[in-house]
Amino acid sequence: VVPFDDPLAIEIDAVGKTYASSDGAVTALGSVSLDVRRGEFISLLGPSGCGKTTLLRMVAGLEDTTTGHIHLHGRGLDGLGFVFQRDVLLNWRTILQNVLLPIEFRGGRPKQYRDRALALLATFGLAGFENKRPWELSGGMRQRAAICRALIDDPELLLMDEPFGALDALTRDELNVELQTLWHRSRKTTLFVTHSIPEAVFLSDRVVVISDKPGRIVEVLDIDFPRPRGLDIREEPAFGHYSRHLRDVLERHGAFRKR
Ligand SMILES: Nc1ncnc2c1ncn2[C@@H]1O[C@H](COP(=O)(O)OP(=O)(O)OP(=O)(O)O)[C@@H](O)[C@H]1O
Repeated sequence: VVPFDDPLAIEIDAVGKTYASSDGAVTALGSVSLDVRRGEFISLLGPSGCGKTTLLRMVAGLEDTTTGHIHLHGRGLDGLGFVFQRDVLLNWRTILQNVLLPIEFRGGRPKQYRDRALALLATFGLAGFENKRPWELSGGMRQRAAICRALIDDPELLLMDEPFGALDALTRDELNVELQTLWHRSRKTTLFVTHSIPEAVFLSDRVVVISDKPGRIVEVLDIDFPRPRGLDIREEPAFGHYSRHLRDVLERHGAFRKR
C-alpha cells in the first residue's frame, strides 16, 4: 500500500540497455534517469532508433535493464496499461472480447467488467461496435478499441508506444483530443512515445527529448498550457515557440541527418 501523497509514479535511475546482435553489442540506451510524477503526462520524443520503445518496454517489465533500475510506485506492474504502435487486436474476437482480454489474462471474470467495457467504448465513440470484429473497423477505431483495452483494468500507469503513428492526420488530431480529454478527467500517469513534435506539445506536461546513439536524454521541456486543451492552442505563439525549440534540440543532436 502506497501513501496517497506519494508524489512519484516511476523512478528511472541510470538505466541503460545493450543488445547482443550478430555484429556485436548494440547500446540502445546509454544512461537515462527520469522521475515521473503521479498524474503527469510525459512524451518521449526522439528520432527513429533512439531507444524510446526499449525504454517503454523496460518500464513495462517486458525487457530487462542492462544497467541501472526502474522502480514503479503504487501497484507496480499490476497497475499498468500498454498501447502498442499497432493495435494488436485479435481478429477472431469481437471488439468487446478484445477489450476484456486483460481481465481474462489475469484470471478475472470478464462478465463483471462488461459494463465498464461498454462505457469505455462509448466514451471513445464505439458504442454499437462491440460485437464487430476488428477487421470491420477503420484504423482509428481499432486504435480506440486498443486504448479501451489498456484502460479496462483501471491502470495507474498508461504506457503508449506511438499509438497514432499509423493514422491519417485528421484521425490523429481527433484521437489526440480524445486522449487529452480522457487524461484530463482521469489524470493517469502517462508515458507517451512519439516522433511528432506537435503531438508531444499538445498532449504533454513535459516533453523529454532523447537523442541516439546511444539514446540519452538531451532536454526536458515543461509545456505550460492550461487544461483542458483544444486543437486551437496550436495557433498560439507559445505553441510555435515550444515546437521550434524542440526542433532545434533535435537538430542539434543530429536527428534530421540523412541516414
Ligand atoms: N531485440 C533487439 N535486438 C537487437 N537490437 C535491438 C533490439 N531491439 C531494438 N534494438 C536496437 O536498439 C535501438 C533502439 O531501438 P528502439 O526500438 O527502442 O528505438 P525507437 O526509438 O523506439 O525507434 P522507433 O521510433 O523507430 O520505433 C535500435 O538501434 C534497434 O535496432
